[in-house]
Amino acid sequence: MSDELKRGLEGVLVAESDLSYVDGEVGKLVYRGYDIEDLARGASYEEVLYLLWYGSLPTREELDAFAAELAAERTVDDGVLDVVRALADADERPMAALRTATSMLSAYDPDAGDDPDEEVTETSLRQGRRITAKIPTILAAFERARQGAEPIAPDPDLSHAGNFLYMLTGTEPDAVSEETFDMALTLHADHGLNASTFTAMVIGSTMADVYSGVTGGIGALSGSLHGGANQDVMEVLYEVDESEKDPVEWVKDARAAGRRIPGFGHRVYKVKDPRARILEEKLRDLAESSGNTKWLDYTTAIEQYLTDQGLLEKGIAPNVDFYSGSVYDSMGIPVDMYTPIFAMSRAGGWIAHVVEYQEDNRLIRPRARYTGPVDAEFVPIDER
Ligand SMILES: CC(=O)SCCNC(=O)CCNC(=O)[C@H](O)C(C)(C)COP(=O)(O)OP(=O)(O)OC[C@H]1O[C@@H](n2cnc3c(N)ncnc32)[C@H](O)[C@@H]1OP(=O)(O)O
Ligand SMILES: O=C([O-])CC(=O)C(=O)O
Repeated sequence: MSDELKRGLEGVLVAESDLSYVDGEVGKLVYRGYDIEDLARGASYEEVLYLLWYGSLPTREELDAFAAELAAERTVDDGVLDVVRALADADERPMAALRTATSMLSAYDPDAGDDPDEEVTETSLRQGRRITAKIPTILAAFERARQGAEPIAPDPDLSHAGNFLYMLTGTEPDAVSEETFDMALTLHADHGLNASTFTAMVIGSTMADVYSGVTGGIGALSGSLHGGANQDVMEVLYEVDESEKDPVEWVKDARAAGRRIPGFGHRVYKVKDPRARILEEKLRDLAESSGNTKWLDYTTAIEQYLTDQGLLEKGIAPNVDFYSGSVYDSMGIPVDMYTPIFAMSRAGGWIAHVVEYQEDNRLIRPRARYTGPVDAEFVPIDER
């Protein structure tokens, strides 16, 4: 047994996976062999889900059947919606509200893992389909409850992306918004053993159900070092704007004050994240067509300054979170919904990893090097 300590589990291999591969040296990401560029531009989120869950890209018939199955699961029970309203009234943060509501979904699952003859993979995929279909409904209902509005019922004829935007706003999205949002979902669907996926896997490795794994994944994703960074980036952009400073002056001052710049740096990528490249291009298109280039100008100025300061040479480059917020902002989505949107997509990856791991399961249980005393003398409470 090795006693070498790997802080943050850096570089430690804990499993084999066919799901996604991240080459951090060249900035390449593939899902089951397919380059993220091709999937982002050519495949819908539903196709990507199918690929991750079932192992191959679907035929048209397979996709239609799968999309219909997902769409049929979108409705969320009133018991959960009541809690969603209560959470909105209590001013809960959206990621915490999503965590609570997702956990609660299992109470309304008509057959949550109680068939002893069903293979674990079947149970996990069935539950996974339900969770993935219902997360957008929960999030849209939460956002509307915050605005004092009633939830909008899902429309089974719309895509996963289009239906979410419809439930959020009450209007069917135009083709550009739907495609942009669908692309964002595809880009965020999976990414090796990132912290939230690993969290879901650890939970799955105890043979706990997928509701538990996804709930844990949401908790892990919410932090500012992980998915929470997309909101932080947008808040930085607002801060720059309010400061009325030039973005370069702002970032100089922030670095001088010892601040980390959210949306930069990654455990695996030592070059620009390929997803950031795609989102930057998308932001450029949106900015050019709307004529509002403010966020594009700020982000590119900050990126250029940090690059000139040698951050890139140290392997600290823009990650996916650096550009996603500006894209969502240009679609009018509130800033604290950005990380929940990440969760909406990543649920697919969490479920795929739990299912894959449970097929050849071994309990995940590492060790810590103990550094405390071993011979402390116990003193009863009244004598301390
Ligand atoms: C979807 C995602 O989860 S992508 C990541 C989203 N998170 C963020 O964008 C938050 C900002 N980034 C970070 O905090 C980090 O880069 C992380 C957490 C993503 C990766 O962290 P780690 O792999 O543990 O790297 P670590 O924190 O050890 O940093 C290594 C060095 O890079 C520096 N560094 C890392 N990120 C940044 C940053 N955003 N700005 C400035 N310096 C940075 C650190 O200060 C450290 O420098 P040092 O060695 O001189 O002390
Ligand atoms: O891989 C990681 O550590 C973080 C990340 O980019 C993701 O989860 O998408």
